[in-house]
Amino acid sequence: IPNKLLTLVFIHQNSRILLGMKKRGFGVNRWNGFGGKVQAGETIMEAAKREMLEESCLTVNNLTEVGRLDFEFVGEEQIFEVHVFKGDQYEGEPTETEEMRPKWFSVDDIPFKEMWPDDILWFPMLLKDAKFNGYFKFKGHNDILDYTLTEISDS
Ligand SMILES: CN1CCN(c2cc(NC3CC3)nc(N)n2)CC1
Repeated sequence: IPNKLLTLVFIHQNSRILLGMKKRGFGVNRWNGFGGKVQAGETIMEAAKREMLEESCLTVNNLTEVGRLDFEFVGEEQIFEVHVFKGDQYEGEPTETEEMRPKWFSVDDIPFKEMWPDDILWFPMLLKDAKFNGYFKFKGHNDILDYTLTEISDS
């Protein structure tokens, strides 16, 4: 069966990164980037920009894809295929929505204890502009049974 296509968007400006506290649904009560599902008829990039606007009221201009993370959940057939994007130019003001409460964090003080457990593993690659591919096998929402994570250097 086809992978579930999802997006994850971060705004990273010098030493600060914008995260959102998820207020409902999948990943509730965890800080994360912004994102959601890819709808029929839209590209993954279009979906990333749409979700960013819906969840934070920001229009991000210069998103680039920096990574792809695949997640398997023990006992579930469908793989989550998460496309990770980063940008540093936006229009609007970060605004709380029904989905997310936005907040700027210092890159030296990321709240990993309140994030998905995989994040601490790939965040260093996200922050240093490396491209990365990862695969994580989860048992429930808190335990990583095994994973692979590869940094891709263009050169
Ligand atoms: C729409 N979203 C956006 C991001 N997302 C995830 C997942 C994730 N780990 C997976 C075990 C769940 N880790 C981060 N940081 N984000 C899933 C769905």
